[in-house]
Amino acid sequence: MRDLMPDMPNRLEISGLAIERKGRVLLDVPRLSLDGPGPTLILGPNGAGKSLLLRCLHGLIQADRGRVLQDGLDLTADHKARQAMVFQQPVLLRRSVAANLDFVLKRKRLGRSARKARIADLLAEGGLDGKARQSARSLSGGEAQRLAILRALALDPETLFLDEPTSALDPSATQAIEAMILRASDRGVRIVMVTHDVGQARRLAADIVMMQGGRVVEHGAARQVLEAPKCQASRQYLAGWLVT
Ligand SMILES: Nc1ncnc2c1ncn2[C@@H]1O[C@H](COP(=O)(O)OP(=O)(O)OP(=O)(O)O)[C@@H](O)[C@H]1O
Repeated sequence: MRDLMPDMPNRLEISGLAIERKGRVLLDVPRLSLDGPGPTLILGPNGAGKSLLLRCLHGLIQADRGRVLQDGLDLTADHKARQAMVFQQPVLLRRSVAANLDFVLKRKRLGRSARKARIADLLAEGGLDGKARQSARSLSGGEAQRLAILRALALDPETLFLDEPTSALDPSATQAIEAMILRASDRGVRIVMVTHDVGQARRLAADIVMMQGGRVVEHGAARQVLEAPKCQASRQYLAGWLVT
């Protein structure tokens, strides 16, 4: 569990958010405020609505009702440009590792030498030094996910959303990615991350959002949710029951 740091700006809020399909409630979140320091981990069983919530927060999907606010304002294109997202399956271009990073940096209108320096820094940050010229498609799963995170970080996001970024990775690859996430968090990037892994939540989270059946059943400081969960669904999930 992460110690709490002083409050940081960049407050994400949800108000009255709802998504329904064919009469079934997929997401129903009356209120949620992510404003504390340190990573927020979203936990819950399959189909709980974790990815939908993440996509709504990033403005990738529009809910049927409700609002997503950043610092009190409805999410704008400008806000979204200061966010980045990493998916379970890394999305990479059929180019070299360096070219994948360069592609993003060109969007930031950096000159050639500034881009080169930034690419070197990013490769060092992700432990991919020496792989600059290698085809991104030939990377291992862990390396590919590290590159996907570096591409997201190259955008200098204020908020980084991660949807189960380590679920297909072994413990050592997971450890490398968790270290990158914690370093980004320590630099002030707001981290909002979906996971199934209670151990990962224990290692990373400052606060935990527990979801079930499209609803947030509990949100609180990681220590409180993990050690003294208030609701039965959280208790069962954290105890390893097969919650559906
Ligand atoms: N576009 C859609 N149309 C209809 N149903 C959808 C759509 N997107 C998601 N759902 C449904 O909404 C529910 C929540 O999906 P979501 O992907 O958010 O769950 P999750 O908690 O991320 O699950 P998992 O851990 O399996 O990834 C699921 O039952 C899913 O089938």
